[in-house]
Amino acid sequence: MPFGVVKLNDGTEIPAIAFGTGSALFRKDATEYVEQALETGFSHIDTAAIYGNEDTVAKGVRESGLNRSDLYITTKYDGGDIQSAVRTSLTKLDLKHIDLYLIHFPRLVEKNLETSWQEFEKIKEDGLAKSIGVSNFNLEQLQLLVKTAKIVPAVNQINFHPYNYASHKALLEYSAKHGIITEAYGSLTPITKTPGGPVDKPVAAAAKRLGASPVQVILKWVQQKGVVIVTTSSRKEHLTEYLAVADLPDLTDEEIAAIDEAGAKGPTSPMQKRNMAVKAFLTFAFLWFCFRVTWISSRLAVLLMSK
Ligand SMILES: NC(=O)c1ccc[n+]([C@@H]2O[C@H](COP(=O)([O-])OP(=O)(O)OC[C@H]3O[C@@H](n4cnc5c(N)ncnc54)[C@H](O)[C@@H]3O)[C@@H](O)[C@H]2O)c1
Ligand SMILES: OCCc1c[nH]c2ccccc12
Repeated sequence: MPFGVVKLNDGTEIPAIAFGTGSALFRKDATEYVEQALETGFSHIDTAAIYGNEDTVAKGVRESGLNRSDLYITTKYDGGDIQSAVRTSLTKLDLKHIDLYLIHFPRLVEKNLETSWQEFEKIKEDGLAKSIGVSNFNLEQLQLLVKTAKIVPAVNQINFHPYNYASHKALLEYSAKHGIITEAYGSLTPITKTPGGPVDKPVAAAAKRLGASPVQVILKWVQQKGVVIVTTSSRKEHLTEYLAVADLPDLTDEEIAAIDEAGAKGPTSPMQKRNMAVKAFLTFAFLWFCFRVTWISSRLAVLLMSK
């Protein structure tokens, strides 16, 4: 089963999973990785002007042989004159239109948020981008933008995973109320950056029930939050693993609640991990000491009794 699409507030549809070119592919030739992602079944590519690879993203797309209508390309504004920036991205991407154009960071527009967004609205009205949105906007920044926007952003792309879900709840609720779809990068943080935390246990339990991997359970959790996944890998087997999430049965309400609850506790810090290791060592040493004392006493008792 292919990954589905999510409807945006402007009537267009966005593929529910994207292949990102911003991490290991930053300022690198993305050609073969984009081609591999498209070959494996991704149809949505996420890039940005600052990633310095829009031209090789285009090369990968060309070499895939896919039709433009079967592809969804997101790129991001990273500063400078907005109309020039979108045209530069279109040239590098070798496209007539971008599917989704995002403001990469709020700081890029905070001095003139209202007029910057008007420039984005013009980009959509001129057909240079089908959809427009933002990235890394917090609740306050999004509220400020929506207050004066003629076109409500279609998307907010944020760092989103079980360990920051609780702190993002108000932002997610506000976004849902305004039909703003959340996109998640960094979803695999509990596995890649902060393993060994409270989320591991409920994720492993769900993975066991489903015969899935922990990576797949976390991506399923993201999907069931109604959030579009932006992930990446240079390895084909990872890409296949990500896409197979579409075939997994849903996590139960209880499994989701258990991940939410564990996530709200936050990841285990290196200091907490060290303390846990010291505690485990001391417990082991104490038990070993007790065992030796008991053993020596029993040997002595046997010796004394045999005399
Ligand atoms: N808008 C933004 O500010 C912003 C910021 C960061 C990333 N992004 C976008 O999101 C994309 C994905 O970002 P991400 O790297 O945070 O995604 P992610 O959290 O999904 O992590 C992907 C990484 O997980 C690794 N991985 C997969 N399976 C693994 C396993 N079993 N064990 C260990 N590691 C495993 C992959 O090799 C890959 O490096 C980027 O390429 C970029 O396009 C956007
Ligand atoms: O999308 C943000 C991710 C990212 C990867 N490399 C960068 C360099 C500068 C700014 C952002 C990024």
